[in-house]
Amino acid sequence: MQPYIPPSSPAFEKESHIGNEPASIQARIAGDAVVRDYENKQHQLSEAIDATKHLVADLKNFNTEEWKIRYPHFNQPSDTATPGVGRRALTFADEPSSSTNVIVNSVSNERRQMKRSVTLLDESSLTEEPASVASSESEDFSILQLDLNLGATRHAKALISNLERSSISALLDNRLSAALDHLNLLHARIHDAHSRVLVTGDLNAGKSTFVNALLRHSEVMPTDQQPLTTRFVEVVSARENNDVEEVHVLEPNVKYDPADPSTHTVVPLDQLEKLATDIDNDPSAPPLRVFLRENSIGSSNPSILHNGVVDISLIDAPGLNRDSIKTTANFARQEEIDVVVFVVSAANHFTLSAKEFIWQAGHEKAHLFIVVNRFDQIKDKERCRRAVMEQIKQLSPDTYADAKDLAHFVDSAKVAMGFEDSDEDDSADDMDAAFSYLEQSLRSFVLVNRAKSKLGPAQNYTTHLLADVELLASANSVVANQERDVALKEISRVKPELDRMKRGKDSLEDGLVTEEESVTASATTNAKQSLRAALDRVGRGELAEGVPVPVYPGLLGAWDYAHEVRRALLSSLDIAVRSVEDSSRDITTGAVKTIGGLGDKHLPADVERSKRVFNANAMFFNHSNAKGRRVSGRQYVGLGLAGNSALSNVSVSDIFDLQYHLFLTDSVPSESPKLSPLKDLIPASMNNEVSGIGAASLALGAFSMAGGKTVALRSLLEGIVQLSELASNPVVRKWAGPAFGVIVAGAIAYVVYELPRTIPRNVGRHIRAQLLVTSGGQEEDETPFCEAESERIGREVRKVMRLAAWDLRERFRAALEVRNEIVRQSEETAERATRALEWFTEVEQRVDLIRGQLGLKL
Ligand SMILES: Nc1nc2c(ncn2[C@@H]2O[C@H](COP(=O)(O)OP(=O)(O)OP(=O)(O)O)[C@@H](O)[C@H]2O)c(=O)[nH]1
Repeated sequence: MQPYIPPSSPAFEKESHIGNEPASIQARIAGDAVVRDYENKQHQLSEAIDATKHLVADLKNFNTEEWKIRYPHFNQPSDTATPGVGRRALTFADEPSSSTNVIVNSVSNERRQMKRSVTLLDESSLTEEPASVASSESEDFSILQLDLNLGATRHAKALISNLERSSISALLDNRLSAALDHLNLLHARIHDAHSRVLVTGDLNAGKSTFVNALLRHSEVMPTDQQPLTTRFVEVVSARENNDVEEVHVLEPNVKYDPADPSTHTVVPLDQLEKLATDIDNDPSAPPLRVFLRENSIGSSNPSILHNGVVDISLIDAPGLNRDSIKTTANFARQEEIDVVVFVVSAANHFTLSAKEFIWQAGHEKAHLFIVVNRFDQIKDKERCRRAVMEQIKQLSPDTYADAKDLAHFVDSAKVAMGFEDSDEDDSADDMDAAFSYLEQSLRSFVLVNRAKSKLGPAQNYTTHLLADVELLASANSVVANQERDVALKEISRVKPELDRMKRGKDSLEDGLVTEEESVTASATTNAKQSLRAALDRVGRGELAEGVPVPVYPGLLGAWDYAHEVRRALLSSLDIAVRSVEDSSRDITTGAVKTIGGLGDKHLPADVERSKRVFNANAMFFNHSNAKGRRVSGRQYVGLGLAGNSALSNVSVSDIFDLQYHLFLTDSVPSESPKLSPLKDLIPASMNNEVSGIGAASLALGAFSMAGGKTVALRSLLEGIVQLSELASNPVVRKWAGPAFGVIVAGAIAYVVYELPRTIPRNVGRHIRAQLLVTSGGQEEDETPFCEAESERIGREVRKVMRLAAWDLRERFRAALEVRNEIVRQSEETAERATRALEWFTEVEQRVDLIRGQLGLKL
């Protein structure tokens, strides 16, 4: 701080204003310290702003690329039984319905910087009050507050609630961009080397003279005994105008640019007096801008226009009167005005206008720099000083409190006049000590004020922004933590199940294939064996149980009888087929259950099982051929052999099988198909009507029967040959005729008598023989009946098995896929949440670090 020079100090009292080296040197040293201090703070703040910019930019990137940052609201917990200090219900704008109980911790340090954090509420420690303070301030965002600006801002929270997570994140992105822009602005502002000092005061108080004294010029600003200045005049260093001294007359409502002549009119410096004192001037017009060279100033004691850190411009204002108070107060309120210097005449003290101005301007600029001028004209200086100080105490307590630096009693005219004839080298030495002290104090005050006016807002904004970033990071850490926990829990729930399914996949596949193959093979084999046995029974003329035995109507009905027998035998085969189908159904039903068991073994418990109910009755059901064949509730397709015209047609050989007896010695049906290719043995013509050959066959057949049960025709013919040989014998020839007649008659009688028994055997044999080479279907098919049927049954069983297996496979595949996806997504979420958590923790650390840099006392 500047050294305090007590009012009684000789330096102050000294009438001579020329040089008091110790005081001016001390003031200068103090001023240098302020400059250094300012530079340090500026540097530190600049670094903190830079670091904050990086942090916000990183946060912005993180929000768009990695993690949609969520916007928290902190509400009073609904369960108010144990509210606890800082206990809040944390909800998020995009998901207002779900809330988490948290503790909002908020701790202010000695620099009144608030550190905020959000932690999950540990229900077990509810009895212990957390050592935190939760005010509404600690839960509210100041910079990153989302404002939808949809008119009714009071309801902004409700409106935000309806937005999607991505919309919130986009809104936040906008806020972060705006914050970055503002940080850039603040950064530029704290490095802005310009500072404006407004010199105002009563009419004729000596403002222009004081400005001249500061400028080390005797007559830059026009002075006179009477009120003179009618327009604001801003004096800046000519270095800002290529070292050219001139006046720029600014145009109202045009953005001034010194390099652009269209924005102002250039007037020579010697015209300044005329311009500044023109009584027609509009006091609200922009200030005249005067560029002044510092050629008359020694480098050892530069004017206030340039003091190494900031370039100060001095603004001489018109004297205050009723009309100009408002204009000047408005001018003083401008953000660019760092310091208001109020010049008061020592003789007049504070006039009403002065008091009114100070009241108005005092609100904006708490500290006023007060110059009591024309102090030389006061005889009783101490009395004057006391009176003025008393007034200052009333008008500006802040200034009074710091009066040693902010209230100065000087003689500006003498200082200003001192430059008139002096040469450069002596000017500094000739400075009045009090004025010199004033000057140093003013410099320091400008810097101190700049620290407040320029560094302060930057510090304040950055501090609040950091607190917001910290709150966001902390609330999002809670989310990330929860998301990670949920994801990890989900992984630990689903992963073992997934692994088990993966391990069991091959075994399930093997099981399904094996089951399908074995069941199909078993049904096929079973069918083949059963049908073969049934066919053999039919071959022997045996009917199946339950098939009524046709009644033999007598010789005349032999043909119909053969037909009935054929139908009965074919029905027996049909029954056999049905029985085989039934057993295949049973086998298949068992196998479908086995597949269900495989499902239970391999599918996770929560996977829905097949709702298909296996209906065994639907097997072997042919829609195109299903009309009206219903047996005991089942739709039988079977073969319908009895209705098959190719099989049910009776032939002569069904009654008298001449060929069979001609070529076979054994009436037992042979297994060998080559011996009984029926179609080779029976001429086509015999299939329909009884022809001549048919009649002959019938006779021969009858004859063959007469010779014994199983006498072959060949033996008979051989016998006939022997008989013809015997015929050469006259005795034989005599008896041959009657004997032959007897034999034939006997044979015929026998054959007729045996017909009810021989017809079933003949028919059965023929059916068997036919079905050993064809399938018995309507269309001619070379596949033997048993093979064709067992294959058909096998196919049907396989079809059912495939369907059941497909269903299970699909369920298994879908369940596996779902679990794979859950695990993949959960792993992704866990990884993302972990990264976010680390990132948010890092943000909190970075905020702490920057906060340290920001903790400046300005
Ligand atoms: N003795 C003495 N005279 C001074 C002092 N300061 C200013 N004067 C004289 O007072 C008169 C008015 O000074 P100005 O500087 O014109 O006053 P002002 O406040 O700028 O006047 P307006 O801008 O017209 O209101 C001039 O004649 C100055 O010489 C001072 O400290 N001591």
